[in-house]
Amino acid sequence: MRTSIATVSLSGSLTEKLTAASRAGFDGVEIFENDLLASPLAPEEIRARCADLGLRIDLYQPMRDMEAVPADVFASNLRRARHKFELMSRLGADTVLVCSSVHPLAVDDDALAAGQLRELAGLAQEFGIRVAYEALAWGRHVSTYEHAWNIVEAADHPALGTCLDSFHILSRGSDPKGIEDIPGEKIFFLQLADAPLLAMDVLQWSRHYRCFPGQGGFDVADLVRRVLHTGYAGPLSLEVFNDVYRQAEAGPTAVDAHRSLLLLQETVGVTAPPAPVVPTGVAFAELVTPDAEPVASLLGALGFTRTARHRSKPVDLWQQGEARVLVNTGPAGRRDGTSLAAIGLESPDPAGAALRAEALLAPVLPRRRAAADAPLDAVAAPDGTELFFCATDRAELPNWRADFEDVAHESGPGGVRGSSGGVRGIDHLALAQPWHQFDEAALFHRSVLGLHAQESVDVADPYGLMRSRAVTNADGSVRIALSVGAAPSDDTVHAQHIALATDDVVTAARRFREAGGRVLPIPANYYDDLAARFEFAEGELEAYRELGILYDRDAYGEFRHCYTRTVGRVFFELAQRDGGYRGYGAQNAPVRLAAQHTVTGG
Ligand SMILES: O=C(O)c1ccc(O)c(O)c1
Ligand SMILES: [Mg+2]
Repeated sequence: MRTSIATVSLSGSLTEKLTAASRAGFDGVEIFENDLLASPLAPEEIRARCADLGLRIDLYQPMRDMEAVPADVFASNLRRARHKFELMSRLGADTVLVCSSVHPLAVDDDALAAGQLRELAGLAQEFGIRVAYEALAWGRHVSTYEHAWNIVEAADHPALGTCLDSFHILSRGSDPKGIEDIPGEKIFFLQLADAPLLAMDVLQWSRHYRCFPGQGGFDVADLVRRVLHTGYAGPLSLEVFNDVYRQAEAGPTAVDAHRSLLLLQETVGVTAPPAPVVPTGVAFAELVTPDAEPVASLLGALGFTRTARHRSKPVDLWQQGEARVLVNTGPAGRRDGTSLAAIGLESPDPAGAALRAEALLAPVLPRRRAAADAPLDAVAAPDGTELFFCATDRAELPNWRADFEDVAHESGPGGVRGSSGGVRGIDHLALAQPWHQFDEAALFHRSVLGLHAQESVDVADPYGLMRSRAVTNADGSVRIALSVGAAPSDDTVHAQHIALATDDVVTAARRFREAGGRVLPIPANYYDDLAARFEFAEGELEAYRELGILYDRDAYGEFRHCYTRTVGRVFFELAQRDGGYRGYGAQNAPVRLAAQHTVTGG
């Protein structure tokens, strides 16, 4: 289907918005009146620019307070409409949106509304223009799509139809089933937006919190299925008023937006892109650092062994159990300090995973970095993290491990694969997102990788608020915790971490300490609170208190975890997950964040 986006959904000048929409692959735009008024370009120039960019102007909007008004007001409305229709002719736009009146003099009189809309449509017809009448959820007398359609039906004019907007319909809790009773050819336009489920004034909700389909709590796909059932053949058009997207760069927002429509079309069954190839495990986490020493000593204390070195690059492989950490001292680390730059994901079909990623607009990275390297399929996540699709030790496929040469090392108890620090593998990876890319990141991991997104949780930080949302595969062997801070400058909120899975966090923490590691100290008040909330076995709480171990419990099981100090942007967590615990210790995160502020900020 054709895809379109309202210029109000993107940041910048009209020209920037149009360029971003075109680059992201949209077929058309809704020109929002304010964007045109503020543009130095003449309507003819905008028309030409759109044509050059391969964009159709699918809609001009909005026209307000048109109908159900006293005769003198309506007369001046018609005068205003004539001006706008002339403008639309210059633009080459053939459909105008009229949203239901909020005029203080508007009356609750459907016959009057229908009569005036018929007259307006008659005028529009002279210009070859169609009028699409939309019920605003906060319209003075018309606030539901059924009501707007009844008026359109009564007006009975070929140049008058209705515009459906998923936000207005779903925010009011209207049943979208009734959409199927509207003839498809009378649905002149379809605007799509999702929104988080919030209990607030619907106008404020609409103007500030709309998001792209799949990023909120509405069942937009169900609504679209019903609209398609009517035979509607117009574009799927995004109209998202959102405070974050107003500020964020238009280019990435437009890509995020288009990705949401690609996923939506797949969900409703009108397209069949390459299926997602869900990752089955974490092959490695790669740190880049200007100085390997602090990272090496931390990994050593955690019980990791440096087992191999990359054949052509300054990259070491550190291993313990199934946990593999690459330490890269190449150019990227010198630029950014120590950070988590890449994740290797075990993939049943790396090439298929890359095809899926490409179809969903993920930037595909070059397969081969150096002549001798194994050609690996990789893409960049919105925050720039490189995701490698790996087939570790599968003979028929390129193997990242083959780029590494074993180095002499002392194997701990159980050999290289043994876990001298009690670490079994990687429990999860936590990635701090840029403040404006949180919703985009969740949609990216869901649509590109086929991961499931859990509920978003809010976590108090001493100097702000952190939001966190995990994306996982079905068996929990891939867990990525995405977080975002409210304060863009907050370093603790921006830290990333690697959580290491252990079956016995008390022993692992003790070994770490004995090996010279320093656990993040946790205040005594926290343990007094734990004692009040839970009953522990003899000596258990004392061990947690001594070792800085935090405790949580959910309906499924228990979680015990502690943290290392931070190197650059990165720290480690030792995590013991028992009995099917599903969370990430969010309950403890405020205490952890405060403790990290204390350590870094004094
Ligand atoms: O918030 C508004 O005023 C507004 C305007 C036009 C629309 O299509 C809409 O859904 C909302
Ligand atoms: Mg709308």
